[in-house]
Amino acid sequence: MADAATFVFDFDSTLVRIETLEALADLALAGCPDAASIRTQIGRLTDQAMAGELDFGEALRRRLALLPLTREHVATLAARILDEGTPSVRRNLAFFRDNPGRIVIVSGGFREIIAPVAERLGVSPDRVLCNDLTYDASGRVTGVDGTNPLSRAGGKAEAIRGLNLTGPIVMIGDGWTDAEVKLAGAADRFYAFTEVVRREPVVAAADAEVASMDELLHAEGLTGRWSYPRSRMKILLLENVHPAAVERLEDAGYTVDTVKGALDEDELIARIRGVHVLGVRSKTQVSARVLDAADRLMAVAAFCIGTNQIDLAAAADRGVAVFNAPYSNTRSVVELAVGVMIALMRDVTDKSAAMHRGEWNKSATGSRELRGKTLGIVGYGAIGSQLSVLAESLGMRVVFHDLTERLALGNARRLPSLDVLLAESDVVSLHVDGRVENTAIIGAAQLARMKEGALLLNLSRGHIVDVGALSQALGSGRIGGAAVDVFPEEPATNADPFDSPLRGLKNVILTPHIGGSTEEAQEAIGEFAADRLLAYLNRGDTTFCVNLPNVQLAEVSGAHRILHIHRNQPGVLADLNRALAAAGLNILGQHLKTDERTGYVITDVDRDYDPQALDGLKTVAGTLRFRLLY
Ligand SMILES: NC(=O)C1=CN([C@@H]2O[C@H](COP(=O)(O)OP(=O)(O)OC[C@H]3O[C@@H](n4cnc5c(N)ncnc54)[C@H](O)[C@@H]3O)[C@@H](O)[C@H]2O)C=CC1
Ligand SMILES: O=C(O)C(=O)COP(=O)(O)O
Repeated sequence: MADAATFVFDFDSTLVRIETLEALADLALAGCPDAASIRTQIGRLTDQAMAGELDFGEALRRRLALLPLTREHVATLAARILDEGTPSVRRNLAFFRDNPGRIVIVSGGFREIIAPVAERLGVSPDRVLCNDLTYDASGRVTGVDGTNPLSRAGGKAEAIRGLNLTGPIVMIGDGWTDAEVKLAGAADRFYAFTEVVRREPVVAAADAEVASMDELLHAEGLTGRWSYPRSRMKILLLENVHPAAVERLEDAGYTVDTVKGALDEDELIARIRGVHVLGVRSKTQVSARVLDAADRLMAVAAFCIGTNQIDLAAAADRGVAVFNAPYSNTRSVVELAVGVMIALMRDVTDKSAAMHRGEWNKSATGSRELRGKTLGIVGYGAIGSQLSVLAESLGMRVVFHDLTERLALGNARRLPSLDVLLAESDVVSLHVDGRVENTAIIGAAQLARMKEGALLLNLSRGHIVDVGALSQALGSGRIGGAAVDVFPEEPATNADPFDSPLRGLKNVILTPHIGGSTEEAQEAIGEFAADRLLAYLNRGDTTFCVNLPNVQLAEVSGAHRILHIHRNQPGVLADLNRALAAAGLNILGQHLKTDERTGYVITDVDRDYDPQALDGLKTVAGTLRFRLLY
């Protein structure tokens, strides 16, 4: 049988996320007046050596000569080096411990610092190739042992050859001296390791770039901490999603791309290939055509409340899970509704605009208090019901109409129909969702049923109201004023123009879809939606998923998890379990949840199985998507 490969790891910026010499410089230069300039010189020498522009031995000597470094400084760094492990190395300790005979560490760094890490990784001392510091009698560092090949240029290749390894040699590192190992013929493959630092010349000289240990293990066909390297999973976030989301997803190891504005269908189709997760807000239409162009898509997150911009059924039919953030901007919308209601009652915006033109028009005519007026809320969901509470606390009478049974809060009264509500209300506020059936539910006929001079608020979706009819009703004075935050056609970015028949009308407040646009709401949405995505990607949890059955799941531990999304048709679970049995898999736990369209089966199995046996599961009739997680 062919010998297994030996993995030769560089140390600085590979196994640990620091450059040892720079950390030692920080210790040695603490309190030194020239510290900044010495540090700059050392940093420059390190970069030059790593980029292959300066002889390694020469750079090392020059850097050590610049530092008042002592045995104590070295001991201090050695004592805390275990805290500096590179994140993906730390989560893949099992790989090192399971392969003690296949790991070598080679470094221009120093034995005292590397030894504790080697011990933690289970690498024996004779497989740690590095420099030995020399000290004078007072304990000050004088240099390194010059007989060691690692103190010289090209030393890594020479030191590795000295081990007389058999079988393929795989070199992994971030620096030019690591690339040189392969160039000198001492390694069969070289991976540029870029989790900590990415150097272009090194990447260019490599057989492949790996941004984490997970990617390395995946590339070498080995089992790592995760079933798939997260850094290879691409998340595309559109429409200026809050940085809190980007941070959370990147911290979890995923690769995130962002786009400031919305994309139209063709632009999105051009961008969607290779994307595993898409994040949008209210503007980007995720149509069946977009979903067809997506070759890797597992999930879509609406970083907002509404999901009418996403073809939920088409996504479910492709096994793509869709999430939203159902409550994070509720309060922001409600506060804006209260604000515009008061502003309309007092004609604040027109009066303010007149003042800016230099006109003083103090008058009470047509100005009214909210107190005692009737607010009619259409759609008594999260937003409508919260508005109900605030409006009552302001002294309004609240009536509402909803298609489904909703608990009336406070003294709010449920009305049997939209028409009854329209006839009773001084202010009508729309808070229905954007389903297609709600198109133009407020048109000329409904506006005609409203009280003379009543106010209309639309902070839900633009297509709910026939804006042509509204502009006529406002123009004739039949409707006393309106506040509109959402429009049938909205510009994709702030740079695009806006037009509407409602422009220029008296006592009409137009806002650019900012109901949910507060700093608090955007941050909360970013965190919430990112957490939902992570729960789905990392453990298969579909809590709050809007188009697949919701299953709440704990972290996978001590098992492998098989996630199977299928069309809801008879016999799928039986077929799946037959296939699991045929594959010799031992089931540790299983959940099944279905809705009328789709089924979701989660099966935790013993880790001890032949991975090829899983192929049979993908052929179970009705399978939409199959994923393995650990
Ligand atoms: N302007 C903005 O920036 C924002 C707008 N929104 C919009 O507000 C909508 C409502 O949000 P939530 O209250 O959180 O949603 P929700 O789903 O909790 O409530 C919607 C309610 O409307 C009811 N409904 C639907 N169609 C109806 C109809 N024709 N007649 C009567 N009731 C009907 C539903 O039964 C439900 O109770 C979102 O779907 C979204 O489109 C949400 C956040 C921000
Ligand atoms: O949450 C919603 O549904 C909204 O309408 C807010 O949309 P936005 O995130 O501002 O595009």
